[in-house]
Amino acid sequence: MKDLWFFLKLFKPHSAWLAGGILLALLTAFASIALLTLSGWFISASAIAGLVAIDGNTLVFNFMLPAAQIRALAISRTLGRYGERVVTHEATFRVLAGIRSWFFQQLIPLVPGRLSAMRSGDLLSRMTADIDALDALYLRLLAPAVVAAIGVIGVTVFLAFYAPVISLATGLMLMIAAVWVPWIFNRLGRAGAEEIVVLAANFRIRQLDMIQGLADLIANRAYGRFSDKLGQFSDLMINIQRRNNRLSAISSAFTLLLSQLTLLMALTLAAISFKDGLLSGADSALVVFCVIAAFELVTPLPQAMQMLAKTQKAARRIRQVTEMSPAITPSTGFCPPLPSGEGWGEGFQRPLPGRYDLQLNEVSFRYSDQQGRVLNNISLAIPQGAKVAIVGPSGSGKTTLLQLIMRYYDPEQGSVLLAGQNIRQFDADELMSCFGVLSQRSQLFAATIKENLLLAKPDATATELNAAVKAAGLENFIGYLPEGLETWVGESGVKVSGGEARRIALARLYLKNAPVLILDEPTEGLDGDTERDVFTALADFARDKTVVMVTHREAGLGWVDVVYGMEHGVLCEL
Ligand SMILES: Nc1ncnc2c1ncn2[C@@H]1O[C@H](COP(=O)(O)OP(=O)(O)OP(=O)(O)O)[C@@H](O)[C@H]1O
Repeated sequence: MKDLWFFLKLFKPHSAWLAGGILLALLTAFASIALLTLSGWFISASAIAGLVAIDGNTLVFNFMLPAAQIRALAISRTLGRYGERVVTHEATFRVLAGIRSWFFQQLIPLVPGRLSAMRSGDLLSRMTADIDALDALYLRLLAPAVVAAIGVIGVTVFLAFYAPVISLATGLMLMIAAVWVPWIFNRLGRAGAEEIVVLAANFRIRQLDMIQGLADLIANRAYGRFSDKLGQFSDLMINIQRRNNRLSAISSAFTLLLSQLTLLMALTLAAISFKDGLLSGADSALVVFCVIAAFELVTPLPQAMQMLAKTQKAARRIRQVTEMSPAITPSTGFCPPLPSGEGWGEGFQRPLPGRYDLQLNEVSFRYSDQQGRVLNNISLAIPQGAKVAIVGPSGSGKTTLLQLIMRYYDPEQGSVLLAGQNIRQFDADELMSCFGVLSQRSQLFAATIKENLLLAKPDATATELNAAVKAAGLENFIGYLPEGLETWVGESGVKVSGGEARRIALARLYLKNAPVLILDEPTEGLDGDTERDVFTALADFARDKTVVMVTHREAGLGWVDVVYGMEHGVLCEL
């Protein structure tokens, strides 16, 4: 419940819409019950008046007023139902939109250190299906529960004016249907409802894996085996869903049984009251019809409570992500006062120094307590403008070192300095403005070439764009494309070759024009000619910049000042 309370607090900014929806649902429920009750009374009273007239007696019976009231209630019910749907859905969309932007805000400090450890399908599932599942919290749980609670009290009080015994018995049965039955079915359905959330998320992860790796699956003739497994998974989900649906059907049947028993009881008690002269004939019908209509209030509750477990599980899964602690501790900004007397103190961050000498002091790092050290006591000085290459076997910790320089993670021991100041003192986002990154997997987005370039500098002019394109050696390629820079690169850049994608990333690096270049195997996967071109372009571009490059390629070592070797997280100059 703690998780649901948490999300209910996020509903607060939309409370006017939410309250409006509940009010309309209440009015509709009231109109619906009143319509059936009044109609029952009206038909019976008219019949009785007719019988009295047949007997030759005179009776004054006003048909006009109840007929008009019935019309008014019927119109109110229809309009109320329409309004309720519009307002409750608007409220839900607003709440979900609010939760989505809150969720994105929570993700920002987790990128990239923490989120890189999560599977993208899992994260996607939490962002979409789990947040969507929260719509039930208001639509299927909160609103019907409030309407049922107020409605049951209202009906019981109303009935008490006509027949206190029937009112008491009906109130009791309604309470059983509104509280006890949903509670029982919540207990019975909890495991299945939770299971289906987890299975559906895993199913999505596997589907995404399959789509992304389709070419490899076909090449390894593993597609059939993979899709069979997915089929088995789907069968498992269908079985659990079938069990859940069966439980839903039983809960509906149970509520129906209760309503019929209550009706039988109300009929019997009304007949006795009529015989004893405590109720008129028409009022007996009124009471019985009111009892029939009242069960509409509680019918959705057992299924809603069965859904509660699903909603709770989804809420927990969302919070598991947002409760992750960031990989880096937020900058405290603590800084002793400067000799001039000026100081920042707690809560402030130092402005970037304007110089770009990098230094690592006895840096050690591990990804988690369960893992061994990936970097061991590394000390390295890279003066502004120096070009450094790091070589070493796979898994020796080269990429990790680059990530520590950019503060994706904080070292376990030691410190990383920029112009002599610990990088923890700078705002992490501002710090990133110092770095231009080119890696073996620079991401291209499903957008045009131009949009991919503008990512680095949204306000770049056409001249700047053309200069970057030219410097990255993309001029000919773009010249041949009918749509030029407006060409769509497809999802993850599938419509361009590896070399072209790397050049687009290179042009992005030019546009950002950061003072420190972090290059992580920038030519991996490229042919010899392209590799030479990329290195030549990089050497030219990086002339006055600080460069830290990881590479396996001999060709990349010609333009750097120092080459270091890395083995088992230990660095030595070669
Ligand atoms: N996010 C992570 N969580 C846990 N362990 C990780 C993570 N990233 C890397 N590692 C581990 O840290 C070690 C160093 O990885 P790193 O990527 O730094 O090596 P590398 O030298 O760059 O390798 P390569 O040349 O293959 O890219 C490896 O054993 C790797 O499995």
